[in-house]
Amino acid sequence: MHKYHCLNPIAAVGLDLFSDDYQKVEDIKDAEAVLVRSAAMHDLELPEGLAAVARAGAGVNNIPLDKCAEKGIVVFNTPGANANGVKELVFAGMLYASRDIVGGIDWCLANQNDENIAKTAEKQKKNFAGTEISGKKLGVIGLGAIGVLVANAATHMGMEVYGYDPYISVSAAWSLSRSVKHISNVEDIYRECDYITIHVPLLDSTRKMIGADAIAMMKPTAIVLNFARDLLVDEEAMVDALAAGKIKKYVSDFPNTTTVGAKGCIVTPHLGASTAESEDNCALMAVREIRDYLENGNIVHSVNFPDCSMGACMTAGRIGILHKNESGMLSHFTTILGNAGINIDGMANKSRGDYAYALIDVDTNVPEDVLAKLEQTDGVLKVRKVK
Ligand SMILES: NC(=O)C1=CN([C@@H]2O[C@H](COP(=O)(O)OP(=O)(O)OC[C@H]3O[C@@H](n4cnc5c(N)ncnc54)[C@H](O)[C@@H]3O)[C@@H](O)[C@H]2O)C=CC1
Ligand SMILES: O=C(O)CCC(=O)C(=O)O
Repeated sequence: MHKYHCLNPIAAVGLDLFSDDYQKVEDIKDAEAVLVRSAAMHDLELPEGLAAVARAGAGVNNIPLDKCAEKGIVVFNTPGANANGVKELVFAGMLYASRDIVGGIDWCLANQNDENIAKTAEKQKKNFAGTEISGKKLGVIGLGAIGVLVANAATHMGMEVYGYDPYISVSAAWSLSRSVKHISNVEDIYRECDYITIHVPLLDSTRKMIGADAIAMMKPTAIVLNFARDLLVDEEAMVDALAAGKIKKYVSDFPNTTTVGAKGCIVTPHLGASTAESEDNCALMAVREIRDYLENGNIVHSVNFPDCSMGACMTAGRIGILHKNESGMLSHFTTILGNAGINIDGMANKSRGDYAYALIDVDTNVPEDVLAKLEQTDGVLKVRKVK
């Protein structure tokens, strides 16, 4: 019986994919797999038996990836599964920032008992007028699952779109509209764009990527949208620039004491992926990843180990070995198995940075003492007997 624990509510359509061989447990200590959305895992004690963590979403800055790797815990995310939900909210953000929709709604509510509200509204509506997004320049920083959707949709809204991503994947590049102008110096976006939207992961290299210098380059009419992570932006500098009228609006999906209530800030409570469709997509993908890993040893969409897949096991046994990406590891494994008289039928070994994964199909059951020898090999993080 495999045991899993949910650190956040996970959509039922995903959890329903777990077969009768799976049991949900209330205590993470008992879990072999954990499903999580935004819950912070950095200070959590990770149980010895934990084999996999699936982030039902894209950002993994809430998970200690290296600590997990060192403990032989494979962390997955669900790339692209919530991208459309975020894309749609980015457009809502652009519209909210361009026209005083919130002010207009608040005015209507405040005047709900006025019998002449229709007539008064016609006089008052000039106070809530705004500008259109068609014909304006949009800069998209980060052209991954979300950035590409935003950029492409914006071209259909009549915007002139600039795209910046020095690390763009081949598949994202294929998906990007030819109308999007390729920008190689992000400063061109800061200087020229009316709307600037950021869609990069939070990493040490991207922290405060939009800093005071970048903000100083922007037009006084610029609108900055942040549906990625608050720490990507120097928000103190942003709030100061807004107060001084140096830029127009900052739309953020990450409430904190710096931005909520500050002049020119429009803040939503991390709603980007909070749609039925995104929650279902993420849950389905996360559960499939966990099942494929626990049942077949396959790693697909990991963020701390390499992807490595050999389909379903058709031989007598299969073992998965999470190990350091160091020379000589494979020869240790083959020697230990060979000395035990175990023939290798098939094998894959993939690496990613400091870590690697070997998946080995064998012609017989691998006994406990052989597994123990593999586990005791220097550089081995965890050995799993899949079958
Ligand atoms: N508000 C919300 O509810 C949600 C927020 N997010 C956030 O959005 C981020 C992006 O999500 P996806 O598009 O799905 O991720 P993704 O991994 O598909 O795309 C990220 C892109 O950023 C690019 N990138 C990395 N460093 C860069 C840099 N220095 N400059 C320019 N581009 C850079 C990468 O090459 C990649 O193409 C997530 O990491 C997460 O933090 C994601 C989903 C929901
Ligand atoms: O699960 C959520 O609502 C958060 C989504 C998110 O921020 C992400 O996928 O990176």
